[in-house]
Amino acid sequence: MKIGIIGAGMVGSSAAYALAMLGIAQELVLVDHNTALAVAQAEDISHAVPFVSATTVRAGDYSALDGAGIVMIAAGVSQKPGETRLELLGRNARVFRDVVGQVLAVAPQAILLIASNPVDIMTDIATRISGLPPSRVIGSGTILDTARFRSLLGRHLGVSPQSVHAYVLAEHGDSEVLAWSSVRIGSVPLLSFAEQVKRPMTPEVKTHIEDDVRNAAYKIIHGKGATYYGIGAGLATIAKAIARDQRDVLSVSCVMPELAGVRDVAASVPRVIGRDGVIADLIPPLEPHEQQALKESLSMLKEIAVSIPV
Ligand SMILES: NC(=O)C1=CN([C@@H]2O[C@H](COP(=O)(O)OP(=O)(O)OC[C@H]3O[C@@H](n4cnc5c(N)ncnc54)[C@H](O)[C@@H]3O)[C@@H](O)[C@H]2O)C=CC1
Ligand SMILES: CC(=O)C(=O)O
Repeated sequence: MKIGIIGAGMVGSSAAYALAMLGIAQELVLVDHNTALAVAQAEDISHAVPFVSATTVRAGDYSALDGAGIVMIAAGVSQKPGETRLELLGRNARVFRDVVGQVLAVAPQAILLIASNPVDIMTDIATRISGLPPSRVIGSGTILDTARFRSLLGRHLGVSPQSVHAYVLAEHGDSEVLAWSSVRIGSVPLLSFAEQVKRPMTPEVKTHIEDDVRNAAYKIIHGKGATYYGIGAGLATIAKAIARDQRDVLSVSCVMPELAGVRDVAASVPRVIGRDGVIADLIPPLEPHEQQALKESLSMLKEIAVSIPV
């Protein structure tokens, strides 16, 4: 499969590198309005390829996306230290008005994979601009927050994060909802597992994990200016599920007709992902306070999304 990436900055190039390492695409095309950057990133990544795969990596203009099965959009501005994702909205909406039409003109069959922030609202905007069915416009959503949640739980419990079944729901941002009540380790509910391995989930431990998940991006941006390896691997994971029709369950964002009483809102829940994009939405059982937090996050996203014309 040919995979295009619009925006060859830190996120786009990290996704390209992860894709090249996994050998998922036959061809990767990097597009950026900074052509010199796209050319340099493609060349650098292509020098890693001989060690692991046979992917062709090149820079190109929009016409080079012809026939692409997936196009990722990681173009636009990113957060400065202390800035929220939502503060990027006006600038990145302008970028999407420039980019989405040009992508579809050459690759109308592509599934769009959105990374630019605020990713849920950018997914809503891309869905509206493109006119594609929502199942074919997928935002990375909380795939990264879910990875952070699993990593911290795994570390506390002394177990591989891949054996932690836990999801972050709703906004990829400050109002996100950690679905504690549905966490399983293997097949065992969280509190029972924690008791069995004698690593109790005290209120302090839960607060610490919750804070670290919600504020991870702020801390990393403060330390090194941007986050990119985590989301690069997340985007490659979504692309793999599509390219190989794996039907993986991933927490990603997509416009859904209704959730928690909020209509036509883009936000994350676990979803089955395969060749046609989103195949099914899976709503985990939630406790009343989690359901309320979900509703508040979705209502906020909806209110902002409807205020942005396309
Ligand atoms: N969804 C997620 O979990 C995450 C999302 N992000 C978001 O990803 C986006 C990209 O972040 P970085 O790669 O760190 O930024 P960056 O500044 O390194 O790269 C952005 C690239 O977009 C290009 N660009 C801007 N406007 C364009 C246009 N109209 N057409 C083509 N290319 C254009 C720029 O030339 C630049 O190379 C940001 O919005 C950031 O907030 C970042 C980390 C995680
Ligand atoms: C920047 C961002 O969205 C993240 O690392 O979560």
